[in-house]
Amino acid sequence: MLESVKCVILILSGKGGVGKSTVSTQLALTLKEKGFKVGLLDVDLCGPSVPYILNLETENIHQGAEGWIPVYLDKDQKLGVMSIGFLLKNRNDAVVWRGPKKTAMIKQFLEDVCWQDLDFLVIDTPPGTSDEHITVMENLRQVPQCSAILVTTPQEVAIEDVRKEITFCRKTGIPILGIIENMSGFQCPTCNECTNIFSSGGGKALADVAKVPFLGSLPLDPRVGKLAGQGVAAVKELPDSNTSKVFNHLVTVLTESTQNGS
Ligand SMILES: Nc1ncnc2c1ncn2[C@@H]1O[C@H](COP(=O)(O)OP(=O)(O)OP(=O)(O)O)[C@@H](O)[C@H]1O
Ligand code: SF4
Repeated sequence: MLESVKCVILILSGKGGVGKSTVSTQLALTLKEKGFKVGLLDVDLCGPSVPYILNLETENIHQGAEGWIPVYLDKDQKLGVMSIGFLLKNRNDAVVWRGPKKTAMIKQFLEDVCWQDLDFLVIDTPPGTSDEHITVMENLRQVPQCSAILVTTPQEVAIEDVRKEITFCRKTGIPILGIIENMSGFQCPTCNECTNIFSSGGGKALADVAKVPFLGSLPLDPRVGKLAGQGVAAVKELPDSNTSKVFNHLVTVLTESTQNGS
């Protein structure tokens, strides 16, 4: 039930595998760490990876009197998670549905989950712009605030795809909070040194051209995925990492934008 949600953040990417689910889960964990009440909704029906990233694969969702009860990461129920992955018996069970069935499932996800007064609902979407995205957008009208974060990698092809996402957001009227460049270099777990293996700076260049804010560069950092599997935010355990700097900045931007009502 979206009436009880103050702000929705859509995580979008033009291409698969650029780290959308990693950003979604890390953002949800960071917001929880900062004291907010958070929901994480995975509407990537064909590749739901949130339960896997958060090590919740054996969990089940339950039908309560008022709708589906999300899986809570913590006993204080500060972070609730909902994903089609909880409904599949096996992670490799592909969901091969036609448009109308997908649309119905997403509508149900948006309307029938008991979120209970959330400060933020982070929605991990499938790559590209599909029926799923349109359904999500159509159902967000009742939410007071909504914005999108675009995830890309430094490579040119991924950036080209993000342009399409920018057009989609502008056509549907959803404010773009900014662009995150993921897999931008490698942060060594031993010495914390960050090395640019490939090119970098493409996300910033695109943000400048498209006139949207650049939110930062996330390096490849194997420690971050491991911590997420334990339900721990990078900002808590790795405060000096580049990942933490980006997510701290992101939370500042988000809180400012919600205070300004934009
Ligand atoms: N910054 C990072 N540091 C280390 N590993 C990362 C990082 N970002 C992503 N990965 C890894 O890359 C893989 C793809 O990431 P992720 O699942 O988040 O991408 P996605 O865009 O959501 O993919 P899909 O389109 O399949 O849903 C995962 O194995 C993830 O652990
Ligand atoms: S960055 Fe430094 S500590 Fe890390 S692998 Fe390279 S040399 Fe070793």
